[in-house]
Amino acid sequence: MNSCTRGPALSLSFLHRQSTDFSHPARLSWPISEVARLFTLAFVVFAATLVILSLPKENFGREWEQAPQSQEARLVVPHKDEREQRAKSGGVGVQKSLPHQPKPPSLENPPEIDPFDFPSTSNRMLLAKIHQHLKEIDLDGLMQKECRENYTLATHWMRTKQKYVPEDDSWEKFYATIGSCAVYTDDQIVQNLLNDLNKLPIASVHIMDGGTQVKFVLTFENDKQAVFKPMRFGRDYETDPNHFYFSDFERHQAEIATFHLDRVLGFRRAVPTVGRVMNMTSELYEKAEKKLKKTFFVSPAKNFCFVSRCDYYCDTTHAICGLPDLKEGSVQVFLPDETAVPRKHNRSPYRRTYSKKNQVAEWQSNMDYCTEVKTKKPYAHGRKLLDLIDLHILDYLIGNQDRHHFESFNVFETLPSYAIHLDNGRAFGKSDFDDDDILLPLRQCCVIRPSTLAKILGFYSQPKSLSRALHSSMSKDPVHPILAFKHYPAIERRLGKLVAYLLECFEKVPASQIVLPEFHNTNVPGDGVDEEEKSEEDEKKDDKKT
Ligand SMILES: Nc1ncnc2c1ncn2[C@@H]1O[C@H](COP(=O)(O)OP(=O)(O)OP(=O)(O)O)[C@@H](O)[C@H]1O
Ligand SMILES: [Mn+2]
Repeated sequence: MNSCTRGPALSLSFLHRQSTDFSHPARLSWPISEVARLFTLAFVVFAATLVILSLPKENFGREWEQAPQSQEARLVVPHKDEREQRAKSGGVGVQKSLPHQPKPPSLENPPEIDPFDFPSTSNRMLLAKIHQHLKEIDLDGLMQKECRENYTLATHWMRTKQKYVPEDDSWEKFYATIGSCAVYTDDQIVQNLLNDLNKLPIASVHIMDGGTQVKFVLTFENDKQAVFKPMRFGRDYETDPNHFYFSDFERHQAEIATFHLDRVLGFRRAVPTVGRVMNMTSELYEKAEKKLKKTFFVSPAKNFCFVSRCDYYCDTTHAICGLPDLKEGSVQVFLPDETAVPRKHNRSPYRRTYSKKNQVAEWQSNMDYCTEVKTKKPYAHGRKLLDLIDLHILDYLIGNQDRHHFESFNVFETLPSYAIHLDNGRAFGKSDFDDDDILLPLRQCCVIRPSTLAKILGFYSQPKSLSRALHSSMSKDPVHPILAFKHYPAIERRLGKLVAYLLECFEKVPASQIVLPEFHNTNVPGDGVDEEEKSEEDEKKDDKKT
């Protein structure tokens, strides 16, 4: 009632004041009419700003529709049962919320189902055709030539610098045995390290700088460190189809599972990672640095939660909560300090656009793209092109679309450095989607390392399938089951497609030019082990996610 009467009264008095002002001499009335004009102008500017602000959204919609799209766009079409559900609810449909954060699955009773209850995808004909192409190829002989010089960091430093590397705990033993061709070779050393990462008391917890999503640096009582990525969702969680690969939530279980799959495939270039159930109070809150501690709170459901600080999803609506006081996560050993063991950060030539508006990078539309890559200095000679193919084979199997960079140790001077399979947190997000673009490096370059080919064909021909080998490796992790079982048929299905793509190469190119222990482009002089150097500025520009 009051507001109704006050509203018109105010506007009337405004008009009245204006008209009264006009009757005054110009000298007196001018400033007030100017105020009115300014007010009108401000109103027009404000209205225009509102209109302009609303424009980009519409443009974005239009651009998205008109822009060339990746095959993934098709994924957003709703499933049949979803369409039926929508029809039932008057066409509106259910707005799905983020799923609740579950208890650590390892604390529940294991499911009584057979994880391998799905049909085999192995195709004998396909396999026979590939073996036919490989008749003249001495796979074992070629494998011997893959790693020219194979030694550990400790041996290398002793030999070249008379420098002694301590081996007093499992971290130091792991660092000392970092190899010139693989991150690790000794399974016992890795197992001891994983046990320690899972059990050793934690001395302090810090927010980790770098990267986009929440992660902590754990410092143990022996002063050694690890990267902790907390669990957000249950094992079943599937990536929101409206999220881009660069805005997808990270999954701690993807880090653990990829470490195992990398090892099962014989790469041994992923960083040892284990699951651990942490006590929110005694292991995280009480050990947290001040700026992290400040972000802890008790939720209305009486669970202890934290927000932390990072670029993506570090806010109250995306808080990470215990149930009530336990939080599972992945614990990954910290690579040795870069001042002692420097690393190179290489930008991938097969990097996606990281743009909301353009989803198709050059390599996704130009099938001759690899011809260009093969002439680039770092890829023209040596192991780097084969490393890139290995990495994409791994990424295809795990469904990781987020491989923008790869790092390599820059410590074995004259020896070529290999790509470390680091940062796999966005894998295993879509169990019913195979992004065949991830395999474009293999399909375009048609080269593969003999040991990788042997592993792939071995698993494809069974008797022990890839998913069974992965399952038994992951069963040793304290927080197993690591993956929802729906990912097992997905891995087998992708393996089948991978073998089919390999056959396409064998039907185009002689096997002797495909299966290579090292790649050498005879049209490019030299066999330098130079790495692609990028200025800091280029890196920053490239990394900008729009
Ligand atoms: N185990 C580790 N040891 C040492 N450094 C690490 C380790 N894991 C990650 N880093 C460093 O931190 C950086 C960010 O980590 P990571 O890539 O996992 O985070 P992210 O949030 O996924 O980042 P982005 O969104 O940029 O991919 C890495 O590029 C790497 O340099
Ligand atoms: Mn990442």
